[in-house]
Amino acid sequence: MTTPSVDRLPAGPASSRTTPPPGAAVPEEAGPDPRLTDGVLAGYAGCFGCGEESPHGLRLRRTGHADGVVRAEYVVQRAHQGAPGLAHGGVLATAMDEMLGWAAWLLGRRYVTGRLETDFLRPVPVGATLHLRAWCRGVDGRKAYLEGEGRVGAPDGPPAVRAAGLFVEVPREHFTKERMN
Ligand SMILES: CCCCCCCCCCCCCCCC(=O)SCCNC(=O)CCNC(=O)[C@H](O)C(C)(C)COP(=O)(O)OP(=O)(O)OC[C@H]1O[C@@H](n2cnc3c(N)ncnc32)[C@H](O)[C@@H]1OP(=O)(O)O
Repeated sequence: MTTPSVDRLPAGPASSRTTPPPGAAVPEEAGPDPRLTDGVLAGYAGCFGCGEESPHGLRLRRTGHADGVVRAEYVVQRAHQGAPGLAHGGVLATAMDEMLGWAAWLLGRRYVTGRLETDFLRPVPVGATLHLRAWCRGVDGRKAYLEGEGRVGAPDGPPAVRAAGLFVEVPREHFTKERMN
């Protein structure tokens, strides 16, 4: 069991559905296992969150992971606006979905988002860099409980977004079926 050595946020967005039950352990980080990603999902260029071939995608750039925490940067583009000059909330939620997903897959199993909860704490301007991080709070059977945050301008900048999510482990066929449809 690992305990990520990061400062935890005093209060997160987690509801009862995204809070691990008592006793849910955080497994050792084991992945991503290349046998699970098939070389297709890992670094998938068409991914809206991180792919380089997604024209208006977020293009999240991973900056590393250690002690169970995955980190990335995201520069808000004009195509991501909601109000003039400000990031759309759904785009910020997408960034958090991607981050929590990465943290889940680092556990060495295949996961999809079942539930995503987001707090929007301050507006994020176009051109700003959001410094993102995510970690696992516990695993209970097929269910993994993740949390994350995004800070404006610097890793210790003001928090702009927080998220909690429940991810569900799925078999390989989940993605094969999706690609063939
Ligand atoms: C450095 C790192 C490199 C990494 C390199 C790897 C590359 C890869 C990275 C990918 C990063 C992607 C980041 C984006 C991730 C997406 O955005 S994934 C796309 C969005 N999500 C989806 O499309 C999922 C759609 N939903 C489904 O397919 C199905 O509903 C699910 C989620 C698989 C669950 O269906 P199921 O398999 O039939 O399971 P089911 O029995 O319904 O539920 C299982 C358990 O979960 C619970 N559950 C299910 N849904 C919910 C819910 N919404 N709320 C609460 N509980 C729920 C159930 O209650 C049940 O609990 P128990 O009864 O076991 O206690």
